[in-house]
Amino acid sequence: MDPFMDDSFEADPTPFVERLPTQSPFPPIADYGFLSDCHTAALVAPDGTVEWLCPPRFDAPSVFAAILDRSAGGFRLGPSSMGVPAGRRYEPGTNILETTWMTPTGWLVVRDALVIGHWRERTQGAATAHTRPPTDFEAHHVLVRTITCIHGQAQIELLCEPMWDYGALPATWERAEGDPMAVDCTDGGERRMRLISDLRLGIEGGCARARHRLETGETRFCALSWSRLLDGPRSVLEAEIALQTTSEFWRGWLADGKFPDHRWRGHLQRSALVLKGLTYAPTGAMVAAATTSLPETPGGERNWDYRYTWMRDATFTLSALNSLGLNWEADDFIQFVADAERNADGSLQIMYGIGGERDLHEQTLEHLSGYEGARPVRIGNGAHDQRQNDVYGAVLDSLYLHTKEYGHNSQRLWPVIEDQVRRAIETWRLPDQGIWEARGEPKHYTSSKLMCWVALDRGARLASRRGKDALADEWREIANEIHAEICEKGVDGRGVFTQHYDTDALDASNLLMPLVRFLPHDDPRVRNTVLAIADELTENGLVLRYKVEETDDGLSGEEGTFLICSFWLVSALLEIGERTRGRQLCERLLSLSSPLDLYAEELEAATGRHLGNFPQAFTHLALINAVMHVIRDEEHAPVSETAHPHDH
Ligand SMILES: OC[C@H]1O[C@H](O[C@H]2O[C@H](CO)[C@@H](O)[C@H](O)[C@H]2O)[C@H](O)[C@@H](O)[C@@H]1O
Repeated sequence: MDPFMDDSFEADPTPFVERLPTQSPFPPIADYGFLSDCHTAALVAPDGTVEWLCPPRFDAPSVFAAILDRSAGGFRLGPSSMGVPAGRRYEPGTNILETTWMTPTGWLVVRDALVIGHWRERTQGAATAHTRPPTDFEAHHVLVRTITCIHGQAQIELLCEPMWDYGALPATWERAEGDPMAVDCTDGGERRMRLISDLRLGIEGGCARARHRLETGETRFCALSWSRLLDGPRSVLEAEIALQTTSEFWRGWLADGKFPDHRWRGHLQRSALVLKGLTYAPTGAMVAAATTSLPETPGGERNWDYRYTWMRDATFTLSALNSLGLNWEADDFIQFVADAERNADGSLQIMYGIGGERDLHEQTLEHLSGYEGARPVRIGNGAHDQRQNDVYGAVLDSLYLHTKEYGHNSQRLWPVIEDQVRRAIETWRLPDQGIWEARGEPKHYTSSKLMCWVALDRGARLASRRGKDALADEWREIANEIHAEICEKGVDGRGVFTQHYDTDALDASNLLMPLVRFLPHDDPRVRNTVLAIADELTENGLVLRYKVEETDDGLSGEEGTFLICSFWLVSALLEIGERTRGRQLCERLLSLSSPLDLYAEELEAATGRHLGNFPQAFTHLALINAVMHVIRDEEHAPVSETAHPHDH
């Protein structure tokens, strides 16, 4: 029987709207909306359920994790007995989500945000201690939701069912003392959140619940607070002011950027808002994605925790934001790098916790089913103590870019620079796990050597800027040596750069060759490599990192096409003069975005289905670079002048 035609259905409260038996109970990854307060993030399913939230910071244990297991907690606000909204969008220029509902009796609009308000000294607890100077705005550690009936009338429901510690521990609710508008949720110990609402809240076991018939023009609100004072708005007016201030924060931030007047500006702005939303304001760190263990293969084992700061991901992010004129994040992250505790040999770890933590040991959460059964669900990340020699180049490139653009030549950073260059010198000849963090035997990955060349090249430029000419010459000489070895050992018989020195297999990380200016864009080896990847390392025109059957990555199963690689291909095609092909690929990739213009890490090439953690910084930063490549190319020679498919 169709549950929506069944009169008895309304009387049977369920925490989440049921889907038909043939459908997955999980929404498609691409259907989630992303909220952020630059401390933590939330994912909201189309039916209005918050299915992912880790307060107070990105890497904390979740209280809502229905995205990883249908019984691991969620928080729904929406019409009763209806699961599919009429439309969803972000309020332009913000990370505030607006969902519109057309029920049989009336129209509703729900607004959701993690509130960013004016700085308030009294609510900042130790858990959010700032090492970066606070700005005028700060997370208020509260999720605010409003619901308005704009036409007719409709029955609405609120169902808040947290589960502490990634779904392991049911919540206990109790009335907040002396406060008829609030109920408190505890873990039976110290942890506590408060739900405040002008709806009449009832407690049903682990679930706080409310129902109400909303009339035309009427708005109600609810707020879930985990701030130190457990405070939040107390009225619709206060809730709307909180949303207004949040909107001012996002719009003010975006207004500092320089966005071309172009039909793809919306994609650039959404990507910038995602990247900003993945930054952790107190320290300047950035997470690679908001989630853990959304699968890279349906039902597979390639499930990782991305709620940490990879040097590589973060430094690539900075250059993407920089190309849009957004620079504060680079300043903050560079100070995070300077603060980061280095290994005994002076090297930076390849990744850190967002508070600078070094030990990110990996565990599996056996009690969770995983998204559509994809197990294990992991927290922590075993790659944290791997040797990945590209990291020196990634860091040096972004320090060089920052110094070049802003003339900063910070005394504080010079020891970091020297140490990273020295480590690149000491390790560039050694095999490593590579940019893709392969879990097989270490190899002489070509792209790792390439990034060591970047470390020495940028190091030499930085030394020169400091007047250290002898050191610059010494580093330049080693850069030349690395360059020569790559050109000798990293190229196959047909003049294509290979994955590592002992194979002819292709690897998409070699698309970085033209992007980091290793060789001129018209060098035949660069051209051959870009075209070989475009023709041979693609599925339906979208790029794989590598072929799993040719690569010892220590894992089983397939993986989808990697979106960062597909966007890199756009940039690389434009670099080698394949203008039409690059532009068409970019257009196609943009058409594959989620309904809210977000991207996961991978796409299943046959279906366009998004896979992997979500939203993913790698994809959004590469989108910015690719789109900017296309726009600059169009400015340089208008599209109408491009007569042939291959314009080189
Ligand atoms: O392929 C196996 C590895 O997959 C993850 O790494 C990927 O994500 C990182 C964060 O975005 C990125 O820096 C890296 O280049 C990607 O390959 C996972 O984090 C690893 O633990 C895993 O070995």
